[in-house]
Amino acid sequence: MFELKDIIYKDILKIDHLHIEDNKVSILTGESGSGKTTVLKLLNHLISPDEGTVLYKGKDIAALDPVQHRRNVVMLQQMHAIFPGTVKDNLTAGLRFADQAVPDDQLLEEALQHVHLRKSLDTEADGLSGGEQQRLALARVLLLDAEVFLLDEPSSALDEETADEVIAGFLKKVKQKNRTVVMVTHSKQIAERYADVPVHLEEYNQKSKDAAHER
Ligand SMILES: Nc1ncnc2c1ncn2[C@@H]1O[C@H](COP(=O)(O)OP(=O)(O)OP(=O)(O)O)[C@@H](O)[C@H]1O
Repeated sequence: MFELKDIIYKDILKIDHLHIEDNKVSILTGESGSGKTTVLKLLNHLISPDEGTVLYKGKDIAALDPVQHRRNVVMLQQMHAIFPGTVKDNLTAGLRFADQAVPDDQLLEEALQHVHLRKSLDTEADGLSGGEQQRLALARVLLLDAEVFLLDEPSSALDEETADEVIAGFLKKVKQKNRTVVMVTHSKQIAERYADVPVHLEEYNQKSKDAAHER
């Protein structure tokens, strides 16, 4: 799905080659500061490498329309945004940005069930806890008709048991549609249980190898 070739990005990444497979769940792990978020940003074309190429389905993403690319490749950032308004407003915000039709309430409620968020659509979103807001942001992404989901620590605000349920529910839905997931997590349990392809970034990133040598 993605191919990173001869990448250099600032003093952060030096990756000779990294292949992200399609229709698989790749889980990126590595020490804090090893460059995981930076890799997701490259895949989403939020940043461009100083050197090297990022290919998406064989095409250089530098040549693709960034807006269209971000509709195909959706990213849930670590600091996910919650919009003013209700749970429903938040669920439909992503669809409106992506120019996609808003489904009926039943489908919106199903998305909430997939991420184990037991709240009604008319609940005010700013009254939700941090962990509930994180699940709401995940449900919002799940509703999008994307080819790839890039998730940056999507369960960081959840306890271990809830994180497991939520990630399992999200991935079940995504796998039914044969989509590709690239997820960053600090949870060993999530990485071990759900990675089709574990990607330990330090094995690919020459910069973090250099940093480890210096310590
Ligand atoms: N735009 C930037 N300019 C300069 N340095 C940056 C920039 N973005 C990130 N960094 C630095 O690059 C390194 C890698 O950051 P990144 O966020 O990719 O790491 P990470 O592996 O996702 O970390 P964490 O697990 O803590 O979220 C860090 O040392 C960070 O401070």
